[in-house]
Amino acid sequence: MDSETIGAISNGIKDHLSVQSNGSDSTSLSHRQPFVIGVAGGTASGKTTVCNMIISQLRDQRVVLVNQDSFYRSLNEEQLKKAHEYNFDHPDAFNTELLVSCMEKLQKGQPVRIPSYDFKSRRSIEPLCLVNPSDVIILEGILVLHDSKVRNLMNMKIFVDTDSDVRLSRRIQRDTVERGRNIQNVLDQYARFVKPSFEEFILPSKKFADVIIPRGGDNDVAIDLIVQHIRTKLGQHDLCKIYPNIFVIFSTFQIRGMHTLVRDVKTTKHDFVFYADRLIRLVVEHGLGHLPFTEKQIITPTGSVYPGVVFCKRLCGVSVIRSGESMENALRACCKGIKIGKILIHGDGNNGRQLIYEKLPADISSRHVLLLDPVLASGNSAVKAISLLLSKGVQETNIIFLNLIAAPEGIHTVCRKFPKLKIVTSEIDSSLDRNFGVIPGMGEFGDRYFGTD
Ligand SMILES: Nc1ncnc2c1ncn2[C@@H]1O[C@H](COP(=O)(O)OP(=O)(O)O)[C@@H](O)[C@H]1O
Ligand SMILES: Nc1ccn([C@@H]2O[C@H](COP(=O)(O)O)[C@@H](O)[C@H]2O)c(=O)n1
Ligand SMILES: [Mg+2]
Repeated sequence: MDSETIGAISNGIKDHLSVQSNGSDSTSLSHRQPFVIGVAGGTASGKTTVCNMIISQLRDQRVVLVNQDSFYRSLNEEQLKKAHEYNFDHPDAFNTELLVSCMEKLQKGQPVRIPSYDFKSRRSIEPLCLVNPSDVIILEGILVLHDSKVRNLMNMKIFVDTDSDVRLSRRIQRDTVERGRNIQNVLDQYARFVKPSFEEFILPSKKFADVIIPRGGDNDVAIDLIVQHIRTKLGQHDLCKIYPNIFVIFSTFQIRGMHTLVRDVKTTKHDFVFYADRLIRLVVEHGLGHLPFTEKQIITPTGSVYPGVVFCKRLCGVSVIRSGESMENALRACCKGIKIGKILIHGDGNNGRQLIYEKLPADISSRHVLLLDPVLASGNSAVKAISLLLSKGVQETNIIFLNLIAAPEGIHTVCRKFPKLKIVTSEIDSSLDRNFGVIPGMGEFGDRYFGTD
């Protein structure tokens, strides 16, 4: 965990949002699946309010909200008579198996019928609510971060952190107005069940959150950041659906923080190189994950069998001069003694591209090739470079093209022409400008990296 970087990301927004890494950072996201966000927090912390704000700011049909409340178990006649003795804040109050199975169906792209819960009668009521699959699914509820089976469904976990006194006063107000309770009922239930369960089950689940939102719906800055993050995911989602050969490394606030630094026009050369190198290393590692492997069992010092794998050996790098050379060190650091060829292509914008220079391993046709260029803009240089590799006998399926940012135009151009290669990138940008520069982009990468700007 790079505490300096976390500091850099949250610096200036620390009153609004707390971002933490709990290991889900490095998880690779399959973009054929919906992006699932879990929103937990104590009662009346503002979970529903935050989710509604996110959805209304997205103004996007492709987001659906699933409420954990819908999965409350109905009370039977006996339990109803003693409802004030029932703990609605205990994990057992929910039908978690049903929740998980509904979420799994949604993740597979199937519509589901979800129960409706009536807080007044304390029962599930008809009709079941039809929920259609969507690009983003928000799952909200007091205990959605408690159970590991539920947590494991999520790509992003949020905890809404609101002061307990504020929550109690809002709960009294809400439950007397909307849930048919009187003040005494609310206070008794709060002292007997709500507060102890918050301390035993809900508060400990905060450690699983990737993002903690202090002050709930009052925290516009945090909600804006989350909405931007989801928008990025939705934008990428479309291209990833069209082209199954594009892979975007899982976006986390850690990665967004590095992108913020390398994209910032005010960032010094020293910092640009430092954070670009970190991003490059992530992209290279992710790209290597797409290489074939062979299985190999080994014995550990404890005498146990470990069912392992062996790295692919027949590979090489090819950098597109000059920016691509910035990626060579990361590749060398990951693959000891790797051969790296070079290609120099001339031509700007949408003009034709000319091959000026090439020096490639003689046996390149029998190797997997990691093609290195940090920015995929119009895709014209990439097409020229890939065509050269193919003319040397490299199999299209054996090419993995690695970049830091990719414009949709470049992705369309490369993926249409070469549907069998893979592109691995860390972010997909919005567009190209009139001069074929990537927007928002990061400027002229080579000049910023090598200090010639
Ligand atoms: N920032 C806020 N300021 C004032 N009232 C709020 C705020 N956020 C939520 N509320 C109110 O507090 C109550 C609980 O909020 P809600 O979003 O339903 O919380 P949760 O879903 O976490 O239980 C609701 O009546 C809501 O209108
Ligand atoms: N029949 C029920 C069911 C639940 N509760 C309370 O609802 C709270 C969860 O909903 P929030 O919107 O506040 O997150 C939970 O604390 C339960 O105590 C209830 O009172 N009656
Ligand atoms: Mg709620």
